[in-house]
Parts: sequence; structure tokens; C-alpha cells
Amino acid sequence: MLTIDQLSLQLPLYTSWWKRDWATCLDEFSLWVSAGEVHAVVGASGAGKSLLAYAIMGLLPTPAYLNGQLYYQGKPLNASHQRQLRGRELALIPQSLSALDPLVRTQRQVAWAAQRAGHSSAHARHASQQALDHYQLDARAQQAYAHELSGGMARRVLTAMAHVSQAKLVIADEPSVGLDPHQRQRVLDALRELADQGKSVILITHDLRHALPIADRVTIMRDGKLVETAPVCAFQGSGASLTNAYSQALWLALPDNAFATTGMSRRQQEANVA
Ligand SMILES: Nc1ncnc2c1ncn2[C@@H]1O[C@H](COP(=O)(O)OP(=O)(O)OP(=O)(O)O)[C@@H](O)[C@H]1O
Ligand code: NI
Repeated sequence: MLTIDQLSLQLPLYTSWWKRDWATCLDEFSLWVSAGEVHAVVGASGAGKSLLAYAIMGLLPTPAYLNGQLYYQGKPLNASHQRQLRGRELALIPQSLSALDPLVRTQRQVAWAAQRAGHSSAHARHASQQALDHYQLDARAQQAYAHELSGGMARRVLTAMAHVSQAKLVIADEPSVGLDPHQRQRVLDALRELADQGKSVILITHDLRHALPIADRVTIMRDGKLVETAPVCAFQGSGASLTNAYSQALWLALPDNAFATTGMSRRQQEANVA
């Protein structure tokens, strides 16, 4: 469905007002995701996860140097192709809540997303109503403007918009931040459901715990680089089937695995990460 081949990204870094350097934000990063799969991309803050999502969607800031290749359904994914597919076949649930239009009420915002995806206006209304109900956005939230929504509500609106887009590839960038455990479960379950319907989902999160219950494979990312891609079953026990010490340490650092079977102390685990 989607292949990312050796993608490198450099963005400007202003060390002072007259001096511009280039910072490498993605460094020969590769990943593929197939239909029916939830592929989690996990990494610490600043690892480059959101930039990876923007690179796939064609939403990178300018100027930017991008090298490497993206392929969607076997064909190179270039800028015009991305423009054409965005909001239709490719959907992003963005990390930033400012992606919502401040001048449009929730209900209309979701209905527009459905129309953009090619639904007739009657069907768009119906599909968006279903999505709003599914994500438990009540009548008041439906009539609210973005600034009147809580962070968790706004995130559910963005998720509902991706849901009605009928996209074949959904990229969810930290979709569960700010949600209570019940709402988080609903959003994560909905992503799993999309994959079970044959779509591809890239779930971006800094929290391995949220990824493991729904992912098929997990890619660990650090400083713009691929650390390891592993099937979800590798994250068990002492993490011995993980090939990289950083992935193992991330796994062992989860609260349920603290001081896990290896007998490693937390300090040793942290030393492993460093
Ligand atoms: N527009 C930009 N211009 C220059 N550098 C940027 C820009 N956006 C992000 N970066 C830098 O690129 C790196 C990766 O940023 P990115 O937002 O992709 O991280 P992330 O993994 O999504 O982090 P988080 O979990 O905090 O959202 C960071 O060092 C960040 O400072
Ligand atoms: Ni991010």
C-alpha cells in the first residue's frame, strides 16, 4: 500500500538571524505498510514522527530538502499525486488541534470532510452524523466552534473527519493524547476496525502501551532514524526477540515490565537507552 524508501529530510535551522544551517530531521528512514495493517511508529518527542506524517501527506513546511522515495500502491507518490489523494485516499488525524477551522461549527466541519471525500451532500450529512455519534460528540459539541471544544473533544472531531473520509490510508498522529481511558479505547478500536476493513493505518505515538494492543507491527524511531521494525509479538517477556537495545529498553521501561525478567535495574535500562 505505502512504501517509504530511504527518506531523508532536512529543514532550516537558524543558529542566529543571519546564519542558516540545515538540520537532518529524517535520516534514510524506511517503512512499508500493507492493506489491513495497523503499523505503529513509536518514538520520543522530537524523533521526527510528525514530520514523517507530513512528508507522506505532502504537507512539509518550505523550504525543505527531501530525498528518497515514497510509493503508494506501487506508484511514486509525488506532490501532485499527494494533492489529489489528500482528504480522499490519504487522511491525516493531525497532532495539532489548530488544524480545525475556527470559523466553522463541528457538525459542518465533519460534513465538509465527508463531501470532500466524494459523498453526495445527503450521504455526507448521514455519514458525518454517524461519526459524530460514534465519537460521542453530543448536540452541544456538534454546534460548537473549535475554541469551544475541550482538547479531547477537538481530537475526536479530527478523528471523526478522518473516519468519514473513507481513506485507504489513515495516519493518526498521537490520536489519543488528552483522551480519558474510555475515549482512548474507542479511538484506538476505531483505528483497528479501519484496518480490519482492509485499510492501512499508521499510528504515531510516543507511548508503546497504546500501540501494542492494536498494532500488527511496530517501528521504533529515534532522532529521525529507524531503530527497528518488529511484529507486535516481539514485545513480550524480556524482549529477547527485539534486535535493538533501545527497543528493548523502551519495552522494559513500561510500568508492567519494570525490573522485568532480565533482572536489569532501571538504571541499567536507562544506561542501555543512552
Ligand atoms: N517546521 C520545522 N522547522 C524546523 N525544524 C522542525 C520543524 N518541525 C519540526 N522540526 C524539528 O524536527 C524534529 C522532529 O519534529 P517532529 O515534530 O516530527 O517530532 P515528533 O516525533 O512528532 O515529536 P512529538 O512527539 O513531540 O510530537 C524536532 O527536532 C523539531 O524541532
Ligand atoms: Ni509529533
